[in-house]
Amino acid sequence: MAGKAAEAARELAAEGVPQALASGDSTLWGPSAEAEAAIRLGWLNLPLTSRELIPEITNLVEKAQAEHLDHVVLAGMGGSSLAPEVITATADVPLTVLDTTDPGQVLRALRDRLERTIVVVASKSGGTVETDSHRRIYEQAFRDAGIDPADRIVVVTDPGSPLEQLAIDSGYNIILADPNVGGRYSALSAFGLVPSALAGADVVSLLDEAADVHPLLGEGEGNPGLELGAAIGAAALAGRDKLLLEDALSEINGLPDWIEQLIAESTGKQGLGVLPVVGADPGGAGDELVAVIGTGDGDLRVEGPLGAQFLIWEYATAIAGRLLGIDPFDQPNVAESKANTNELLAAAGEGPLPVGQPLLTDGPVEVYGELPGNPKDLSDVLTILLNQVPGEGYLAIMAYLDRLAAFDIPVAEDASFDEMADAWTAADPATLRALLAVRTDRPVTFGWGPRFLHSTGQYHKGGPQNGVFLQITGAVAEDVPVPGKPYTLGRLQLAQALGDLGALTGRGRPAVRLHLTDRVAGIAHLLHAAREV
Ligand SMILES: O=P(O)(O)OC[C@H]1O[C@H](O)[C@H](O)[C@@H](O)[C@@H]1O
Repeated sequence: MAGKAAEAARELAAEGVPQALASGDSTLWGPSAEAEAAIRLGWLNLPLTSRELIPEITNLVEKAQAEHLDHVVLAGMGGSSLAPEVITATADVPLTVLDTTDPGQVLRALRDRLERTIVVVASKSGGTVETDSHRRIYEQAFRDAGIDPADRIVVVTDPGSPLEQLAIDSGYNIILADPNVGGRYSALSAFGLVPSALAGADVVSLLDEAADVHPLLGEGEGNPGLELGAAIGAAALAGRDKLLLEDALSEINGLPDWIEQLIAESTGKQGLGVLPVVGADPGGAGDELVAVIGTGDGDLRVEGPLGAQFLIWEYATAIAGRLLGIDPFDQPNVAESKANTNELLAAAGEGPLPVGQPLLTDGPVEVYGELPGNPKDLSDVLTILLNQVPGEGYLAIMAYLDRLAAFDIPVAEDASFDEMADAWTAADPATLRALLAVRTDRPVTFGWGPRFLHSTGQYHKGGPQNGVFLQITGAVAEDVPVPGKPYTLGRLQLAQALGDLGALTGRGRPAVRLHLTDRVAGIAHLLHAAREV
C-alpha cells in the first residue's frame, strides 16, 4: 500500500500536477470539470488573501465586545459551519452552532441569553432552507424582545447572493466571502474566520499555520498534501475506500467531522468515492484505510496544527479527485433530497405529510419501510438491516433529532464525571453506532440530520450503491413556526427525512425509518434492542 501511494505521488509529480494545482490550473480534472474548477480554486491562496479580512473582522469583534454580546450563535450548514465548529472547539471558546431543524435544539439556543446574543448567518449560496429558517426565527425573537435585529445579525455570504441583498435591505453587518471557494473548501475564508473570531479564537494564528505549509504545495517532494492525496486516491483505486478518521490523541478537537464533509461530498459521485468513517475503531476489514490526525497508529498520519491541516486535507482531496477521475468541486446529488423535501411540503399543503403506515410498532418506536424476513420487533429489524449490508458496503444511521438532548438527562447531584458520562451515553442516539458496529465487520456511520445531508448525503446517493440506511425521527414536543413560511421547523425536519428516504429507496437501497413516539423512552428502547442479539 505504501508502495502504491509513493508510486502515485511520484507519477503525479512527474506529470507536474503539484505545481499546476498550486498555481490554480483548472484543467487537472478533465474537460467536464474545468468550468467549475475555474471558479473553485481560490482556497489555495486563502492563507494569504484572507488576511485582507482581518481589519474588518477585528472591528466586528471589538464592536461585539463593547456591546457585551458574548453568546455567539452560528446559523450555517455544511461548509458554512463545520470549520468554525472545529476551530472554536480546538481553541476552547464557546460557539453555539445551529445546523439543525430540530425544534428542541433551536429552542435551546433561542432561550439562551438572547439579550447577549449575536447571530452569524452564514450561507454561500444565500438560499439554504435551514439557515434561512434560523434567520427568520432569530429576527422574530429579537423583535419580540425589543431588540433591533440589525444590531445583532452578521451575514457572511458570497457577493451577489440573495442573502447579500436581504442583508443590505435590512441594514445587517455583511462580510463577503471569496466567491471562488466552494463551501467545503472555505475553512480559511470568511466562513471559517468570522464566527470563530467572534467566539474568541485567534484566527490570525490559524492563517499563519496554513501559510507555513503553503509554499510546499507546489513541490513534488516533501509535499504533505500530495502524499496524503496520493495515499487516499491510490488506496481507493485498490479497493480500500473506507477512510477511518482517528483523532483520539490529537489536540485538535473534532477535525474528522470537517474532513467527513470534504471527502464525502468531493469524492462520492458517479458510483465512486471514499467513505469517511468517524468515531469508529478499526475493524480490520480489507477495505479500511486508517488515517490518524496528530499522533497514533494508522496507515496514514497527518501532522500539523489546525490551519495546516485544513489546507493539507483540501489539497489532498483535490489530488485524490484527480486520481479517481471525478470532479472534486461539485455535489451533483445533494439537490435531489432538497427537491423531494420541497415537493413533499408543497403537495401536503396544510395536511399531514405522507408518512405511511408503520410496518410494526415496538413500544415507543414505530418502524416504517419495507424489510424482508417478516420482522416481529425492533431487535429483528436491526438484525435484518445488519444482514442486508453487502460485503463491500456500510450501514448509515441518520438521526433527525436534537444532538444535545442527551445532556438534559437528569443525573444525581453527587454523580462523578464517569457516572455522568455513562448517563449521557445511555441517552445518546449516537451510542447506537458503536452498539451496531460490534455486530458487523462492515463500517457503521452516524450522522445527525439534516446536517449530514450537506456532507455524507452526497456519498450515500452519488457514491457506490452499497449502503443500508437507518433513519431515526422523533415526536416533536414543542414546535417552532418559521416566520413567513407555511411550515414549522418540526414539519420541515420530517419532510427532510422523508425526502432523503425517498431518494435512497428510489435507488433500491434498503432503508427504514424508526419514529420515536416518545424520544427519551424511544432512545432507551432502541439502544436496548441493539444490545440484544
Ligand atoms: O453555504 P451554503 O450555500 O448555505 O451551503 C451549505 C451547504 O449546502 C449544500 O448542501 C452543499 O452541498 C454543501 O457543500 C454546503 O456546504
